[in-house]
Amino acid sequence: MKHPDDDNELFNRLEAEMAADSQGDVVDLDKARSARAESADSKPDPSPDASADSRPDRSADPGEGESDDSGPRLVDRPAPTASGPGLIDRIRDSKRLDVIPAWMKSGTEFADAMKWLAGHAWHTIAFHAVRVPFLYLPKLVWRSPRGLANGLGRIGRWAVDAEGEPLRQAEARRENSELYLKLSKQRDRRVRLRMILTGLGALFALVMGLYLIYGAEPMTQVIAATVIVLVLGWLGAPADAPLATRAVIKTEVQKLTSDIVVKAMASIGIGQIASAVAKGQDGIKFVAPITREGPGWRADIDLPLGVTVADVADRRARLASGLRRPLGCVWPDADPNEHEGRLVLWVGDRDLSKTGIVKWQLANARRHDIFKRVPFGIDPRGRAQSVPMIQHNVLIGSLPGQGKTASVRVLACGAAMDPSVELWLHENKGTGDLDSLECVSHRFVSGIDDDSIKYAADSLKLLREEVMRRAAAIKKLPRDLCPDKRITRQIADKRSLKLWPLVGVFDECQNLFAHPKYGKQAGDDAEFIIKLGRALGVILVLATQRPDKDSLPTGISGNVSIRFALKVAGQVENDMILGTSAYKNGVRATSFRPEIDAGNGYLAGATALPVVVRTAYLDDPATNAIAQRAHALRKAEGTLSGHALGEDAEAVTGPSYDLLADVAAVVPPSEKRVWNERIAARLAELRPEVYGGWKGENVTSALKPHGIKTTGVAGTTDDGERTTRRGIVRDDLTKVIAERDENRGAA
Ligand SMILES: Nc1ncnc2c1ncn2[C@@H]1O[C@H](COP(=O)(O)OP(=O)(O)OP(=O)(O)O)[C@@H](O)[C@H]1O
Repeated sequence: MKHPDDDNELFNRLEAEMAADSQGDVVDLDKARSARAESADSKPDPSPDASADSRPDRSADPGEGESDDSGPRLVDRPAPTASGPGLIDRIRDSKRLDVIPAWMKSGTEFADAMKWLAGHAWHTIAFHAVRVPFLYLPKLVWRSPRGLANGLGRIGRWAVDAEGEPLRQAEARRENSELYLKLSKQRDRRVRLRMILTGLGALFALVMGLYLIYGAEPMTQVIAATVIVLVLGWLGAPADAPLATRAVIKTEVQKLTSDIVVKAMASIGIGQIASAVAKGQDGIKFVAPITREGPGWRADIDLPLGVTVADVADRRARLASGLRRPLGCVWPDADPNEHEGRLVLWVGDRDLSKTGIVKWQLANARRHDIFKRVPFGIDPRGRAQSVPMIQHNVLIGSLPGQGKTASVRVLACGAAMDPSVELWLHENKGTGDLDSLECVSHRFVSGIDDDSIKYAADSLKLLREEVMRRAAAIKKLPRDLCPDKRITRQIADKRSLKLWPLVGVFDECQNLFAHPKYGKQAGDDAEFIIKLGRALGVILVLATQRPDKDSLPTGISGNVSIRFALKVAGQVENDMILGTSAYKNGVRATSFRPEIDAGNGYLAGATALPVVVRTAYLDDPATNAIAQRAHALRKAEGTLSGHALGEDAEAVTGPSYDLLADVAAVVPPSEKRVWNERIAARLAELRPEVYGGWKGENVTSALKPHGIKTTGVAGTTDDGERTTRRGIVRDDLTKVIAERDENRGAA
C-alpha cells in the first residue's frame, strides 16, 4: 500500500528550493504563458503524477527553456512552487484519529454493538443446547466403542514404546550399532517401567470396575457410566468429523487491499487514473491505511487533480464490478472536512439491501422529545442516522413502492412519542397506511376523494393562519423567555401560550397539490408555512410519488430543509427532491434498484453531506403498539385533542383571511408608498383575531414569501416629524395580486 512519505517529500522540497534559489532567473511572462498554453494543447498529459514528475526536470534549467521556442517555458517558480505549508503547519493541519473509536463514544452505537454481541452469544448457546440431546449425545454413544478401541490401542503403543520404533529401525538400517544399542537399552528401560504402570493401571481399573458394578450406588453407577461413555465417544471421534458443528458460519469477505482498489479505480473509465495505471503508477493516492470500519473496509483516497468524488459516484456500478462486490456493498463518499477530490470509499461485507429489517431505536421507548433528533435508520456503515424535526420541514419522494410511507410512519411515530406534539395526519392515497396513528391525531384524514383532498387543503389553510397567530404571539414574548424568537422546549411546555410543536404530515401530497380545485391554494399555503413556520414550531412532512413541477410546487421543493429520496426515475425527479445540482454532484437516488432497495434512500440536510440511509421499518403491529403508548402518554398529560377526542374538525372560515387582500384593503390606492408599521396597525384593527399584536416586522416577513420587498419609505410620523422607515410600494402589491388571480384562473 502507498502511504504519504513526509520525510521524502520534505527532502525533495528542500532540495528543489535550494536549486531554485541558485537558478531563479527572471522569465518573460507573456512568452512563457503562451508557450505553456501551446504545450498544454499539444501534449495533454492528464496524469498528475506525470506532471509532477516532469516538473523538476524542466525547472532544472530555466535558461534552456527560454532559448528553446518549441519547449514549454516556465513562469512559475520551478519545483519549489509546489511547496505548501511547512512540515510543522502540515503536522498541525493533520487529522487526528479518534483515540476512542466512534462506536464506543456514542451510547446508542455502543449499546447496538453490545446487543449484537449478546445476541450472537445467545444464538451460539441456543444452537448447541438444542443439539445436545438429539445429536451430540447419540453421536458420543455411537462413537464410544471405537473410542475404547482407540484408547486401548494408544495405551498399548505407549507401553511398548511404539513411537521410538521408527528411529531404532532407521539406526539399524544405517548400521549405526552404537546408537542402536543405546536406543534399545533405553527402550527396554522404558518398557519395563511402562509395563509396571500399565499393569497397575489395569488393576486399578479392574478394582474400580468391580466396585462400580457391585458396590456403588446406582446414581454413582449412572454418572460413572455416562462419563466413561462420553469420554470414550470423544476419543472415538474421527479427525475429520468434529462433534459439534459451527453455530455461525463466517462469511469470508475478501480483504480490501490497495491493489484491488487501484485496479478497480482504473477500470471505471476515468482517463487520469487509467493512464497512470497503464504507466505502472497508481493514479490515486491512499492518504491513510485501509482499515476496518463497521462491517466493512474504509479506504481514504486522494483522486487525481481535477477528478471529483461525484465522478466516481457516477460510476458506482462499474466500481462495484471492478471490486467484484455487489452494488449495495460499494459506497463512495466525499469527506466533508476535505477537498473535492478526497474520496472515502467504504466497501461493506454485506449488501445494504440484505441488512434485513432495521429496528427503530424508539420502538420500545416510553417517550421521545421532539426537540431531539428522531432516529430514522442506519447508513451503509451501520451507523445510526436521525432527522432533526424542530426548525425543519421534510420532503420525501420516490417511485411507488419504494418505502415513502414507511419512512413517513417513522417520522410520524417519532412525533407521536412526544405528547406535547400536535399531529395533523393526511394520507391522500386512501389505503389507511397511517390509520394506526389516528388515535393521537388532532386532525386526520385518509382518502383520495375530493372531500379528503379538501380536508387536507383546509388543514394547510388552518396551518397558515396558525403560523400567523404564532408569529404575533412569539413577538409578544419577553426577550428573556424567547431570546431567539423561536420555539424552545421551555416555551412549548407552557401550554397556555399554545406554542407547542405542530407536525403536519401530508402523504401522497401530489394528489393534493395537483388537484384542479384545491391544489393551487394548497401549494401557496404550504410554501408560506414552510418559509415562515420553521421557527414557530410548525413542521411539514410531505411525501410524494410524483416529484414534478405540477405535483410539487417549486416554492416547496426549493425551500424544505430535509430531503429524503428513495429510488427515483431520473435526474429531474432526483433534483426536485434532493435539491438543484444534487444529481450533478453525484447524489443520485436513481442508482437504487427498484424493489430490492426499498427503504434505502439519500438523506440530505440532516448531516453535513447527503448520506445513504436504510430507514427503520415499522410494520402495522409495531406502529399500533407505538400509537397506543403515545395515546396513553397524551391522555396522562391531557394533550389529546381534536380528532383524537372525536371532536368535529375545526371550521375553515373560507376566504375570510387573505393577507394580500387585507393589505390591499387597508392601503388605499392614493397611498403609493406606506410604512409597514402603519399597515400592521390597520390590519390589527381590521382583524384583531388574526393580526392582533402585529408590528411592522410581521408585515415584512409575511409579505416576503409573496415576493413583495420592503424598502425605505419617506413619511411623516403622527408627531409631524419627517423620517424614512421600512415600507412597501402599493404597485408591487397590486402586481402580485393580479399575478396570483391570473394563476388561479389558469388552474
Ligand atoms: N425500511 C424498509 N426496510 C425494509 N423494507 C421496506 C422498508 N421500507 C419499505 N419497505 C418495503 O417496501 C414496501 C413498500 O413500502 P411503502 O408502502 O412504504 O412504499 P411507498 O413508496 O409508500 O409506496 P406507494 O407509493 O405505493 O404508497 C413495504 O411493504 C416493505 O415491504
